[in-house]
Amino acid sequence: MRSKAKSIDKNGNKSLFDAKRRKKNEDDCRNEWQINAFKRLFVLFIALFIVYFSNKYTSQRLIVFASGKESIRELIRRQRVECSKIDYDSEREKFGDCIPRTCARLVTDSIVSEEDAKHLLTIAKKGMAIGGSSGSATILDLHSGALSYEQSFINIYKLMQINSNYSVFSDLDFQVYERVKNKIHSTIASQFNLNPETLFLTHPTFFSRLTAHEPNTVHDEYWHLHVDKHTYRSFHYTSILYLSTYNEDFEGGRFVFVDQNQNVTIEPRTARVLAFTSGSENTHYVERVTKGTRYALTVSFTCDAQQAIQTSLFGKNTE
Ligand SMILES: O=C(O)CCC(=O)C(=O)O
Ligand SMILES: [Fe+2]
Repeated sequence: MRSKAKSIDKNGNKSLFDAKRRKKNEDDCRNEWQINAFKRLFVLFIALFIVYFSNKYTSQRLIVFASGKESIRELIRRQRVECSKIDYDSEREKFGDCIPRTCARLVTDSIVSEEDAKHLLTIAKKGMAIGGSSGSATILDLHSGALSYEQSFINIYKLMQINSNYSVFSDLDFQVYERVKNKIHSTIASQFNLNPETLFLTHPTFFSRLTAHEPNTVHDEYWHLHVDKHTYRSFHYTSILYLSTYNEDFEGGRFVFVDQNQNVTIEPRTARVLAFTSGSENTHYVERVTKGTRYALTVSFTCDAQQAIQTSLFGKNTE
């Protein structure tokens, strides 16, 4: 009887010991699981923190300065920017008050009529029908007559001289260009407080046709970030007249000013004029077109009389 009680006691002690050990194991497991869950949560939190702040500080804020859907009601929408410190200084002595002191971007839907813009589009189309790039960008320079042709350029005015079948431009075509150019010229002169007589049309002045095709040459790569004053040495004031509309005629292809903390986009719209001072305060690029065809006309101005071009010579330059 006594030995039986002893054995029960012994077994009872053993099972108590097992139960304690099991409980301790369970507690250890639970603790380990909690620690692991906490570690995972911590890592996830750090990852989210990094993603949030890197987005906040590295990605540019995007401001739509002029949407393609709206017709701008005010005569001119204007954004002032601080002029580049280095781009203009050496020129002030030479060209005086024509060199910008206040720099800005202007957008207007009111100075060029839709009718004139549509007429200019027909000029671009019939000129480009004579040639055209095999890649993503075709240009037709109204001053020099240069026209993209497959992977290089031809002179459309030379062709016109040789063969009258190529004489596709009428006097009216050049008159419409002249009228539109004069309107942009006087708008830029008054907006930047310039004596209009010190501001001249300069080269190149060209139609562009941009598509989603793959590029074949560097001339096709229209989407690079650039400063017009560095690309086209004579430019002081750039203007672009749009001949087609974003999200109607094409997708992608917005004009983007890249500022320190933000990008400012202009969505093209038929008859919309974008004008800006050509220095590095207005560094920009054009987004790649992803669908459709985008047409525009670049009309730019210089303070340098030696870089002036005469519209009366358009159609005659056969060099
Ligand atoms: O077509 C545009 O919107 C701008 C083109 C441009 O930046 C350029 O030709 O320098
Ligand atoms: Fe440009």
